[in-house]
Amino acid sequence: MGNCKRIGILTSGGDCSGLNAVIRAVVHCACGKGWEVLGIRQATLGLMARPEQFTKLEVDLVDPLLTSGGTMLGTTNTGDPFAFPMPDGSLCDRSEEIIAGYHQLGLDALIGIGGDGSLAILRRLAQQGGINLVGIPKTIDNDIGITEHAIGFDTAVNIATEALDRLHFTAASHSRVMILEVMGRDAGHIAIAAGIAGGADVILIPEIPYTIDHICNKIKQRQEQGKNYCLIIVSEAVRTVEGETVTMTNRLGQSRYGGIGQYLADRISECILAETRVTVLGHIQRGGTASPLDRLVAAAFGVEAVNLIAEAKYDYMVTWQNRQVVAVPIAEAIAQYRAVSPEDTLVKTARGLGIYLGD
Ligand SMILES: Nc1ncnc2c1ncn2[C@@H]1O[C@H](COP(=O)(O)OP(=O)(O)OP(=O)(O)O)[C@@H](O)[C@H]1O
Ligand SMILES: O=P(O)(O)OC[C@H]1O[C@](O)(CO)[C@@H](O)[C@@H]1O
Ligand SMILES: [Mg+2]
Repeated sequence: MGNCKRIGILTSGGDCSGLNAVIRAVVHCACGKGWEVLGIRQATLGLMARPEQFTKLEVDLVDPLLTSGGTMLGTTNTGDPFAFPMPDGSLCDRSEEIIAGYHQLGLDALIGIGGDGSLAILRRLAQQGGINLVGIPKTIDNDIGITEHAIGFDTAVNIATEALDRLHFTAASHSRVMILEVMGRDAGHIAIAAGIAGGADVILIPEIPYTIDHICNKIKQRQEQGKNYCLIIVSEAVRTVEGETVTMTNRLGQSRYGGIGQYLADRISECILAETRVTVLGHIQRGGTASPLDRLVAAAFGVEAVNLIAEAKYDYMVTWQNRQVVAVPIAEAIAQYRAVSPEDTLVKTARGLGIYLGD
């Protein structure tokens, strides 16, 4: 068609590795069609600001960013535009300002790169204000059910696996129980994937309950086999045995998961004579160069998103299914939350390997 000349692109939600690779792919493909690409700053905040905050993106500008971490456009995962926190403490619906920003920039379409939360917000804005939206999934949590790959997950798993590889040697040297706490919000995908790949002895995920006794039995079993150390990987949303989530709230009132690793260390030490140490991997999982797989998926998603706009196919998200990039309605995409299923191949794999994965 080629009648669409000016598109916007933004990144939203938590950052992750591979975002710049998607931006680069979009710019290459769109500029190849003779289109103009505006990079919107700080997710929807760039459209809310006056003047609107954006950068004109050219191939020469984005080319060097293929291997850089973060997002060159900035992002946010706070401040819902429909209940936006104002300086006086009130909440204000600022959706119309964002929609007006889109139209004032003369955009023909908007590519939103985000997780489930961002895509839900962007779709609501699009429906309300006539925004021609195309979505690209990214999230280290891998919780968007409809796609086999979301940008950022593979890199996060690589980093968590490398952390286990490194902990392995120091654990063995000191005869310690090493606990690695990883991210993932309410889904255990990072923990189970990295746990298997990195040879963990215990993998704890929020989807499967566990007992301290069974963890200690595993440690003892290893000791009886002459193995003086144990590697445990735990997902941040795992609950205490009493069923409580472990969270931390900062001075801005933001609550995040964190601390289950130390909780486990304390409980294990009460039951068994073993030295424990805790490593919280944190935002390292979201930083740095994207893995080749994440870059590959980023390239394929970026190109397909531009092609959808060329076909005027809006309100769709690109997904990876059965070795193909497939467009699905965004509404359908965000409706399918994916936690780790008890039937998951990786659950069976972990159990087959003798890893303690809960009960
Ligand atoms: N434009 C936005 N403004 C404010 N908050 C947003 C915006 N977009 C998303 N959020 C919030 O950010 C959070 C996460 O968004 P999303 O699910 O898209 O990202 P993610 O990759 O899963 O990473 P994370 O959850 O850490 O941000 C959600 O709580 C969502 O409501
Ligand atoms: O960057 P923040 O605001 O600390 O958010 C951390 C959360 O974001 C994620 O990294 C991605 O959704 C989660 O795994 C984690 O719980
Ligand atoms: Mg999310």
